[in-house]
Amino acid sequence: MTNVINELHTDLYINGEWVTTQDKKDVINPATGETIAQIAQANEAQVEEAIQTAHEAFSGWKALELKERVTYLHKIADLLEENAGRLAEIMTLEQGKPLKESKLEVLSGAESFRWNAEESRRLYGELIPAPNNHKYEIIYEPIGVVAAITPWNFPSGMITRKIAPALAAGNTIVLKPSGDTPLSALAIFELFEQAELPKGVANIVMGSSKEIGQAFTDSNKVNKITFTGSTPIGKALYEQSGQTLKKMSLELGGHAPFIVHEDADIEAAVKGLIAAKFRNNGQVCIAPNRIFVHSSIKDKFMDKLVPEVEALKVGNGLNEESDIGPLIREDAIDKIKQQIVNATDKGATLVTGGHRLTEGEYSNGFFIQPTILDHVNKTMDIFYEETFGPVIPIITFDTIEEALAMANDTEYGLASYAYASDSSIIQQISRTLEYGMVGINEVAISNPETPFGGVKHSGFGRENSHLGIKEYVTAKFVNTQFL
Ligand SMILES: NC(=O)c1ccc[n+]([C@@H]2O[C@H](COP(=O)([O-])OP(=O)(O)OC[C@H]3O[C@@H](n4cnc5c(N)ncnc54)[C@H](O)[C@@H]3O)[C@@H](O)[C@H]2O)c1
Ligand SMILES: N[C@@H](CC=O)C(=O)O
Repeated sequence: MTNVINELHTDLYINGEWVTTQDKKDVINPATGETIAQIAQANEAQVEEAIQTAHEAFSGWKALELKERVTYLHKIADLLEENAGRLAEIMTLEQGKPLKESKLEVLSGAESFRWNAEESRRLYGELIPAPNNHKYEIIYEPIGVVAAITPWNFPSGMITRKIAPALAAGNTIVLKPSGDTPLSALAIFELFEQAELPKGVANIVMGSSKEIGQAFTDSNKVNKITFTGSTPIGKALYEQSGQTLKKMSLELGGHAPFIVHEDADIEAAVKGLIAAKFRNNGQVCIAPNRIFVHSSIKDKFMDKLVPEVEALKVGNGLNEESDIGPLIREDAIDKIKQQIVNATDKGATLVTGGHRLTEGEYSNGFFIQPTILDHVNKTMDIFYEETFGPVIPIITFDTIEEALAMANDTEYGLASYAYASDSSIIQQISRTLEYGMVGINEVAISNPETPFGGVKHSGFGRENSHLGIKEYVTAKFVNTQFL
């Protein structure tokens, strides 16, 4: 175990106390296969206690002077910035991504706290024209206890972008992070403790996902579930929440198209594709997963793309020269290999990569080569299944209508991208794509200021932006008659 992890709390955090348990779960470093920590696993009573605690803390947190809440949130942002190097190392050890990506993610969390602290000052109500002697007003109020469930691919960012707006709006929180990457979450909760956040305002439980999820959805004391993860689990939570009628935000899977039109700036398109596809080794809900290239520019595009992909350095994320780390688990390698074999069996060409790396520095980790598949078509699993790995499937098209129809031919609707120059084509693309987010000649679509979220089976609700905090309030109508 390395020092940054040795020093970490590994217990539950309930009502401002670290609570130990008998039951523990190993956390594995995906670059080395080593066990780097053992984490407390909550029992049913402890999950209930966390919910109860958050419920009891709600009235005090909600009633706090706004400027006091804002001060807490800025303090947390300061602490995230001051500890960014240490938190980045913890993240890379448990998740594998290159250290520079981990650090950016921690810093983006600090931004989330600052952005939402300031947005909480702008949760303006509304006055509606009313009959004489009446006042019609809308007041935005916090919802209550928010239960958050987060995935492993962004072990810090997916947590901060939920907790920051929830707390900013005056709610309290119970978090269940991914069992694969709980250490970044625990490191953040240590900072909450240092910021002297009032007891019970933020609580963390780890343990059986199914049981904790059920406890959250069954509880009448939980008022909202905010979930980021796969589409099947999001749907299960939605169904489970029917009896207690939870407000929900579901940030689910994606299968982003990336269209390169005949008049695209090819160099910019390749640069954008490399950046978006290989960030976190393709384990990103907004990673481009189907690359539609106009037949007239296909050769030029491939001539630029292939050497760029072959130059990427795969390695332990702690090494500065690594561009790409490992995948999260053994089964993630199996899934990618199955997609590659299925595609090549059905006629795709393996242009580069395609194999697991097993020798020397790679021998105990979950490493796979960055891969390009050409001549991909709809008969192949990779056309419809979310990839979550470093594979670029190339599909050619002749008309923009054909590309857009293929791009929309998916149950997902999270992110989409296109490179083109003609303004009427750009307009056609951005209006026709059935996605929550469209990047045109740009892949940076995840910012504190801009709304993030999907349509169709990618879920609903928006994170970040001025809309993000609205997911954590309820609109109360007050009709006052002046007698
Ligand atoms: N739309 C977005 O913003 C976004 C962002 C990141 C990841 N994702 C999606 O997340 C997925 C990858 O993450 P993952 O593998 O951790 O997803 P996952 O759905 O397996 O797990 C997500 C979280 O849900 C928990 N969970 C699992 N089963 C549960 C159950 N029955 N009840 C309650 N909770 C349960 C997990 O422990 C984890 O904390 C991909 O599909 C990816 O696209 C979406
Ligand atoms: N954290 C990612 C989204 C999910 O995988 C981002 O904000 O880009």
